[in-house]
Amino acid sequence: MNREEATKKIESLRDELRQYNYEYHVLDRPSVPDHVYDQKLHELIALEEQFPEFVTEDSPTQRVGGQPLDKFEKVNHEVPMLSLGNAFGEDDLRDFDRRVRERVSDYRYVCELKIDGLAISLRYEDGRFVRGATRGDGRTGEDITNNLRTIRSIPLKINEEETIEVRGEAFMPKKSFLALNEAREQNGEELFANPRNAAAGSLRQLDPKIAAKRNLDIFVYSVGQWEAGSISSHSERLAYLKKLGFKTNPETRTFDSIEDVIQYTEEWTVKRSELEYEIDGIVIKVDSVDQQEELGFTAKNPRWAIAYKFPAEEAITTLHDIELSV
Ligand SMILES: CC(C)(CNC(=O)c1ccc(Oc2ccccc2)cc1)c1ccc2c(N)nc(N)nc2n1
Repeated sequence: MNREEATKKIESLRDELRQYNYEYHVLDRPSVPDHVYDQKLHELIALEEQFPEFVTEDSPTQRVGGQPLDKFEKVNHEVPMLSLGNAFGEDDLRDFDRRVRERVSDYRYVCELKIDGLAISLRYEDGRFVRGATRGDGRTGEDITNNLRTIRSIPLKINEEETIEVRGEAFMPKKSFLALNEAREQNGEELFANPRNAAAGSLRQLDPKIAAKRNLDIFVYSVGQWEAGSISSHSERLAYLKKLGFKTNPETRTFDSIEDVIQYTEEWTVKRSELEYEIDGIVIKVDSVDQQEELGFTAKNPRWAIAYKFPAEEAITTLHDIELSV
């Protein structure tokens, strides 16, 4: 095969593998069996070995790249990654709604499951993943790009040649957490206390080959810096992120009243054990960006968003026992 043919073949294999990876890890709906993916990947690996000058960092072969680091570089978040105020019950949610209603009218809420993982930022330049970082203290995080590249649901190339910074939650699915602790117990290693610690521990590994084995996943939920950004609501922003090829959470809903929001939190308080990942609450946001700007921020948190936190698990078990004993 000459260089001309090799370039074409490499490009078409990359597009094919990106599509297969997207179907499997983002849509959870593979269109080809694993052995087809593996065969095409090995074909691409062989071609890139034959023509190393054609290797690009967004190639599907570059997922587990990079040598182990001796430390993490610092990253400054131009747009800070803010934290949320908490609500611990329906009265707190009604208070939140009253504060919103004092400043805006004719508003609606978006409710998202609050994934119990690690907040991260993903930077893309001209549509290519160039840097990933932890939230850190909200203004300064750690550069964990090589580890994040190993997460298959993070696209190395998005569907628009945009320069955009996306935020989300990296997490370890419950099954992967149990399997990992099983293996660590067999090897006499210290166990992780919960999936959140296991995800954090995996992403703070200096060797990406270890992170690559931890079967981490991600849901994206917001945008930081964005050159082309001009979207009027949070729900539209989430739809756009999905269109770009990111994994967004399918349980997100929009409601017109805080009563509907309260019902949604009650549903998930009991339903969360059915999920393949842990959640520690529900995030509620005023949907309109204009209304978010009218509401602004307190010293610490946006006034237009709040995190409803579930009561501690054992509390649910105790209540359950009480109900059963009645
Ligand atoms: C709402 C926000 C706090 C993100 N938003 C921001 O971080 C943010 C940051 C600067 C903003 O505007 C500024 C720009 C420049 C300077 C100061 C503020 C606006 C929002 C947040 C935090 C945690 C979340 C979580 N765990 N799960 C979900 N599903 N959503 C979440 N959403």
